[in-house]
Amino acid sequence: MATSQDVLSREDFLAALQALSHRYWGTHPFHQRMHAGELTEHELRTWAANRWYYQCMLPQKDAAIISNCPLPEVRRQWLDRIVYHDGKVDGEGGAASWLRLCQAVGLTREEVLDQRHIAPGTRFAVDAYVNFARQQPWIIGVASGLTEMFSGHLMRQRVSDVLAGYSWIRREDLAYFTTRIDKVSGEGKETVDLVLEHCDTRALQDAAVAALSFKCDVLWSLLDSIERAAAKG
Ligand SMILES: O=C(O)c1cc(C(=O)O)c2c(n1)C(=O)C(=O)c1cc(C(=O)O)[nH]c1-2
Repeated sequence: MATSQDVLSREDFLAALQALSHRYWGTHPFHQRMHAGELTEHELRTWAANRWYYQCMLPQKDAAIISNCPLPEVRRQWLDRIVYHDGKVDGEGGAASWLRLCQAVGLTREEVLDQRHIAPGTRFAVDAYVNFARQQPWIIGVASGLTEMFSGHLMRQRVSDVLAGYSWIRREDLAYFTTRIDKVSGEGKETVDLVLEHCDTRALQDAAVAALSFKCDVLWSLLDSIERAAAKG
């Protein structure tokens, strides 16, 4: 007789992870308004400036996973994510592309870099994600990044909807997303494979599902914070 402690098959474990897709930030009202072309320039600027904090902290989150991981082959693989965001040299990489997007929506480099627009809730949500990766077993930190399974579709939709809805934003301004879409299709599969392989007890499988649920909360809270900060004007 199957009990709640039985290890799930790969298929059932993957299905339990994918079942969280309805909690992903694609359905957040702020994203829905962005996609409908309804955001004001101020709202777009608040979004870009606040999300900068997420972009900044991702390499520290990934470094925390590496520091907790005893497996050289995984550390080697994961290191690529840090280089992806930070670039090999200053002015390259995901962070630099995000800065270009910030400038395209009308922010100066200075006001993004000095973080003056970052709302308390943004810091709180993003810091919670980094602390989670610091404190959890490495594979559970990896599992929290599985929201990326859901992100390719959303980013593709975002590029076409933003180009359709905001005539002053050009395709090259969205290079962060067009580059990321290609990257995420490969990385996303790698991450799923790691989690399916290394979460080999029911306790780890349950912890991975809980980690993905936690990450959906982080992203949702981030948009709640952005929406509120933008409404204050
Ligand atoms: O624009 C998006 O909707 C979106 C979502 C996510 C995500 O689902 O966490 C990431 C990204 N973008 C992204 O660009 C990115 O580099 C990234 C890294 C991670 C992560 O958890 O390690 N998520 C995401």
